[in-house]
Amino acid sequence: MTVLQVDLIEAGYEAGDSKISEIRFDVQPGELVGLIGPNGAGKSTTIKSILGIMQHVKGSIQIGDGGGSYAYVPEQPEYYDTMTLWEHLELAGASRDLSDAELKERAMPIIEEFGMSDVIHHLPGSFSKGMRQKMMLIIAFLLRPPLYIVDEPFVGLDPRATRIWLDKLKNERERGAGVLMSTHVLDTAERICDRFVLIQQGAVVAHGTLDDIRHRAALPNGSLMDCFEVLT
Ligand SMILES: Nc1ncnc2c1ncn2[C@@H]1O[C@H](COP(=O)(O)OP(=O)(O)OP(=O)(O)O)[C@@H](O)[C@H]1O
Repeated sequence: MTVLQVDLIEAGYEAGDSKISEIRFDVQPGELVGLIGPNGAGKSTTIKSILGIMQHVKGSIQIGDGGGSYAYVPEQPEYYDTMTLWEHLELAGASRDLSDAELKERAMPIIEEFGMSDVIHHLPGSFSKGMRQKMMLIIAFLLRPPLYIVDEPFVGLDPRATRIWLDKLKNERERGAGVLMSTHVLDTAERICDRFVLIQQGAVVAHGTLDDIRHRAALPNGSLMDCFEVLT
């Protein structure tokens, strides 16, 4: 079963002014697909279209078998000012009908791993940017969804948090979850993604494995960065 099927004909912020066109790709169970492109290429617009929050979208998005759920990790953490970290997790757990026991059993090890045990009853307003980002990741992992959509994950996280994040993501992929990740950090993307969707000016310029992209760029041994430069 495909976890995400994207068939966007066009999408934009105003009627008649499309910012992306003909963006088509899929994510299979266990796969990590990188959505790559320069500033303004249309990565966020593509993600917003997938999330169903763009106003003007032509095309179709299929998540899982139709009723599929996902966890979205935004680039800018989104949270409630008056709720503690633990209250956020309670809310997320309630949205998936987790019992208190299940919530504790799932959440505690993740909180521990991300080094957030000491601030579990603190408000996110008192957190650093990276800590807020960790809170978003903890919520996502708590849900164990079939699909993760992660927007630019590498900017705020320190090396240790990045490693924990990648390890946990690997476990989730082994469980069968698919991941769509947008990023500018090409050397990390090159190491971890199974496939890439390279976009520029709202359109796909190359799509496939690193070898496919190298072939397209005519750089048989090129890095993703080299290929990216040639293709964009
Ligand atoms: N809220 C908005 N209203 C109108 N146009 C927008 C809006 N957000 C983005 N755009 C335009 O849509 C196009 C694609 O932008 P998008 O934010 O999808 O790029 P991106 O690839 O995510 O870039 P970045 O790497 O800088 O985050 C750009 O031309 C941008 O100016």
